[in-house]
Amino acid sequence: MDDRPAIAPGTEPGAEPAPEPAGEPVIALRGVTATLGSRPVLRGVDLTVRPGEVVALLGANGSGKSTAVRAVVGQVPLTGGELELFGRPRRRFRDWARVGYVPQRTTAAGGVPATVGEVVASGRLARTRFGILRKADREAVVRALELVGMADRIKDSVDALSGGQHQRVLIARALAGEPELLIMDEPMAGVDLASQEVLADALRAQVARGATVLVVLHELGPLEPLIDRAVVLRDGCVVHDGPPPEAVGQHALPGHDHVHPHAGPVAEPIRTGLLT
Ligand SMILES: Nc1ncnc2c1ncn2[C@@H]1O[C@H](COP(=O)(O)OP(=O)(O)OP(=O)(O)O)[C@@H](O)[C@H]1O
Repeated sequence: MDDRPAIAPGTEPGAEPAPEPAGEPVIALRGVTATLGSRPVLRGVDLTVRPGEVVALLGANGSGKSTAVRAVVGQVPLTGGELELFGRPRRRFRDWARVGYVPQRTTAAGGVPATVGEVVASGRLARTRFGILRKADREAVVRALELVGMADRIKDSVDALSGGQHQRVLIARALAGEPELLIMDEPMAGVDLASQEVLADALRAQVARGATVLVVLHELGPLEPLIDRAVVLRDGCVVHDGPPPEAVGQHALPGHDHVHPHAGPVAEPIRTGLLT
């Protein structure tokens, strides 16, 4: 067996390694493991997201997608492996103003009623000094609400919103801090079609300004044109890391649901309920 170290194309032994094409990773997971209860949910996940990339994290229910992004934002402790944010080990990372996070939507309502403006302003706090919102912060809140088409609802109670509008507000909260990295867990789940289009436009604007995005998705849907790369989890392991799966590729992926509309001879790639 040839046990010489592998040499990247274009490098000579002893030469400096070629610089990474797209800069230092914004997110880097290496061999990450995590356990919830007694269940190993992440079982050696490698995942790299580089500046300006839009990466979709896909996989069947229970494959560990939410756990992976919750690990990235510090809500799930690791049992092994390494996790870095902006080149720093996560446990030493403090610069949370650089990160916008949209958690998986829950149906649980309640708590103290807040206005749309208050909820979105809470996403700006990490950018403020001592939590005091200045004019620039208030303008950022309005801008974020404009991006999701909700600026006219700024004074309304969030209790008065539909599910899709509520989700738009949660995304505006993440955008209000003008984060370099946006992490979203199933932002389109349970969202009406009109809101999905608005959210896709909002995300397009973030990508255009150079934001890096990691988005957990059930299926690519309206975000598909924005996705650079897809990482597919199965039982807590990465089983695909590359181009977003298309019709043919889906067959090769575990969890493919085999629900197809009948396609014509020059049909578009089939997007089914991806990997559910
Ligand atoms: N607090 C917990 N204690 C024990 N097991 C948990 C806990 N939270 C989640 N799990 C289990 O961990 C596994 C992975 O869950 P996770 O939510 O990360 O999956 P997912 O890929 O995001 O799925 P979904 O699409 O359903 O959100 C599931 O089997 C889930 O039941």
